[in-house]
Amino acid sequence: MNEQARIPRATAKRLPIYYRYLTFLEDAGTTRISSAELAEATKFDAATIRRDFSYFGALGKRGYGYDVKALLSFFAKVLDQNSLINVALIGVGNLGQALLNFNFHQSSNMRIAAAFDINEHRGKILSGVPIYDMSELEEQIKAQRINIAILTVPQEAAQEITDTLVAAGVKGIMNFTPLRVSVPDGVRVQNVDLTNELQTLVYFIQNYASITTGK
Ligand SMILES: NC(=O)c1ccc[n+]([C@@H]2O[C@H](COP(=O)([O-])OP(=O)(O)OC[C@H]3O[C@@H](n4cnc5c(N)ncnc54)[C@H](O)[C@@H]3O)[C@@H](O)[C@H]2O)c1
Repeated sequence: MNEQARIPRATAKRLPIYYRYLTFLEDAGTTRISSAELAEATKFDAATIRRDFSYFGALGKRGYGYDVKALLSFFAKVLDQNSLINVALIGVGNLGQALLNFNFHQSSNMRIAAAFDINEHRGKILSGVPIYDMSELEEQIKAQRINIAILTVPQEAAQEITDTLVAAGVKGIMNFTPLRVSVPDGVRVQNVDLTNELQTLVYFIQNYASITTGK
């Protein structure tokens, strides 16, 4: 079954947020929720949520809302939340160490399972994650069946490392470096630029102040 192929990308991106919130609800013993309550918690508007959920079939009932357990088990299937996804991190510097500290494990099914560098951290364990020498990259990626990597190296090293990752079988790269790396078809790169994000926020605050404040 491959539901994700039929779900629009924007909806798919919201799924982990729905999933996280529904997990909180289930832990708190809540059995059902309305789209308005979900909207309040997730900050997506209720119409968006209803449309998103409509892609998953008629799960909501008028006057009843959504069954938390049913939604969760459906999302778990789509997100494959039940299995842990191992991710590699390349570059254990300032940003890399911050991500290692955070890891993703508590709030999702992903975790950094292996990190790589050429610096003095090689051979150590930081935040519970073993740091390997770059010479072990290919072997570890294959052995741990890792197909997603986070790139936090200086931009000069980014393309060469990307090529090595792709050769080792990596299919997705979260790229924090400013370089727009080239990858072959079938490999996806997600560029993350915090400056951009902040700039977008500044733009919205300056241009849509009345909307965001509601005044
Ligand atoms: N996208 C963002 O929002 C954002 C924010 C901060 C930093 N960055 C970028 O992230 C990257 C890392 O930033 P930082 O501040 O952590 O830098 P840093 O210098 O602290 O860390 C870089 C790490 O990469 C390692 N490294 C260097 N060459 C390597 C190679 N060939 N193979 C493996 N490891 C290698 C270094 O030993 C070091 O540990 C930079 O490209 C920076 O521009 C992006």
